[in-house]
Amino acid sequence: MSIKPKRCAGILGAGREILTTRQMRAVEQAAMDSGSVTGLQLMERAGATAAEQLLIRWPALATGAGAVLILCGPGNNGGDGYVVARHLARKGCQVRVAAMAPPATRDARAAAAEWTGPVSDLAPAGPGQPIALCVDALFGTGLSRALAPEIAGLLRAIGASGCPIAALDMLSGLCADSGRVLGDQPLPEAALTVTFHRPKLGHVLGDGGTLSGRVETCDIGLEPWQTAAGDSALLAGPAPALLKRAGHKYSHGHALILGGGPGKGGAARLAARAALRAGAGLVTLAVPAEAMPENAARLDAIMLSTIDEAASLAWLLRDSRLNALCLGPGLGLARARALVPEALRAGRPLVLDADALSAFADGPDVLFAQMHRAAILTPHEGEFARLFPDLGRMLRDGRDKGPAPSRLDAVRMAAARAGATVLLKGPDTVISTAEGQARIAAATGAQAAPWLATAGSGDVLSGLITGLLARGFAPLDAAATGAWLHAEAARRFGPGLIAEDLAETLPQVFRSLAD
Ligand SMILES: NC(=O)C1=CN([C@@H]2O[C@H](COP(=O)(O)OP(=O)(O)OC[C@H]3O[C@@H](n4cnc5c(N)ncnc54)[C@H](O)[C@@H]3O)[C@@H](O)[C@H]2O)[C@@H](O)CC1
Ligand SMILES: Nc1ncnc2c1ncn2[C@@H]1O[C@H](COP(=O)(O)OP(=O)(O)O)[C@@H](O)[C@H]1O
Ligand SMILES: [K+]
Repeated sequence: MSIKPKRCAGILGAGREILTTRQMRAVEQAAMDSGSVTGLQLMERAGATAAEQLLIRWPALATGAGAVLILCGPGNNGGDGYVVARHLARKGCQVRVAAMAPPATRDARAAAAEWTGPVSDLAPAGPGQPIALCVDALFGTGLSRALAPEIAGLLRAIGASGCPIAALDMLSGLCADSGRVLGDQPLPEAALTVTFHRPKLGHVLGDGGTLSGRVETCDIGLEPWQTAAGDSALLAGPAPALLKRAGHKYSHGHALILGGGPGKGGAARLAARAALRAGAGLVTLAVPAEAMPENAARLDAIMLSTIDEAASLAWLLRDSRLNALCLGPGLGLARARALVPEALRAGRPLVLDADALSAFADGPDVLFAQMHRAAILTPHEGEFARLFPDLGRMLRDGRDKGPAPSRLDAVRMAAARAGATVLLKGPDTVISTAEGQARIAAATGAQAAPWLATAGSGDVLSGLITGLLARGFAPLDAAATGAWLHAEAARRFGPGLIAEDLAETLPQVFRSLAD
């Protein structure tokens, strides 16, 4: 079968699906079972496209200026390494191959047999043998336990020498399903990870988000068999519905943000402004009477209303045009305990964040018993561990063997328990409905947005999601699109970002979507 030119496209590759190792194996197996392609042909495509990517990123290698050291493991990841070695050598690169063990699979043996150059034992490069690039082909999706200390030590020494590391499929030592480093040996950061067909969860979750470096997802001809993966988590991204179509302000919804007492209003104002910038037709901030003067002095387009107690919220909610609520930012714990049950009783789409979650940390089941499917909980890691202590522990412990439990596993279990959509914040924001439909908003690798780690940015996220709920987005779409918008605004604004800048950067993001 002829090998067609490969397409590689950043982390997104051909689609937004992000796969588990089991799904990836199912796709490969379906392809091989069809008789259209063999495992060895897939390995050839993977190695050839990876070699192309390496030369795109490090073109000087082809002049033979510096050596490429390829570390090969015993499995098919090592097999890919031998294919890369052959292709790079053919392009004029100085290639050295070091194997940690002989190839142990049929395909890896066949690929190794095609490499006619020498193969040395695994050992750090000695003095006088400068290495321009290290290709890590030790382990990929088959990693099942922690790296031996000497292997992790070798990778660290290579990283510390300043030599870039390019990982084939996964940086060795990372669990491809959770992105967690198995065991307790630190790993160096890869400059580039070349993966095949679709990104894996381990490229964006946990440590993998940082350690994978830039992720290039390359086509190896498996598209016809993608359906064998079944339902997948999707990477969050821009949604066509973000752009406003014709209509009056009420056709874009009316968001109600519940705020707290005097001197504590900043968080709710940030959320309210974000809801308005996200495109809600109207936004009302409802605060206790004593907080009215402070808020009136600081708001223009956002309307103000007084809500002192649950009864006044019930009264306000007689207006059915108030179609999305946000409770939590700056709300205060006592006010949250009083207002959250009333808000949930209304059955309308709503976001519960910050104080609305902490207020129920002692008895989360009481909260879950009142939940409905249009509710979204947006905890950060601390709030998550208070609401779901066992899942918090699961994420802290249990990374000795693969697949290690992931943030996605945890958020799926949390959403099922809560009976609502749950969004767990972080550079790798993970979102699941109660039924397990999942999205990941990755602000990692080439999509990193580290300036989001700033006070109040979580309040802005709550507001964005509420604004999208008001516009009629379904809870999962509102949460995923809101998280993407949040990170995209941060990426556009860049260094120096503070929470106030996020909503003000949204017009730029929307304009770029319209272009
Ligand atoms: N299956 C296929 O058709 C394709 C697979 N490809 C490559 O194959 C890789 C998966 O190959 P494999 O399933 O063979 O798995 P790996 O090559 O990732 O490694 C599996 C081997 O390593 C051993 N092992 C696991 N953890 C270890 C540890 N900590 N220390 C020592 N040994 C350990 C396992 O017992 C097994 O022998 C992918 O990541 C990808 O690079 C690509 O060639 C594309 C096609
Ligand atoms: N390093 C990071 N990279 C990307 N996003 C981040 C990072 N750190 C925090 N965030 C995002 O910033 C927001 C912080 O929210 P939160 O912890 O609730 O803060 P606050 O309570 O101060 O608003 C979340 O949306 C989180 O996903
Ligand atoms: K690897």
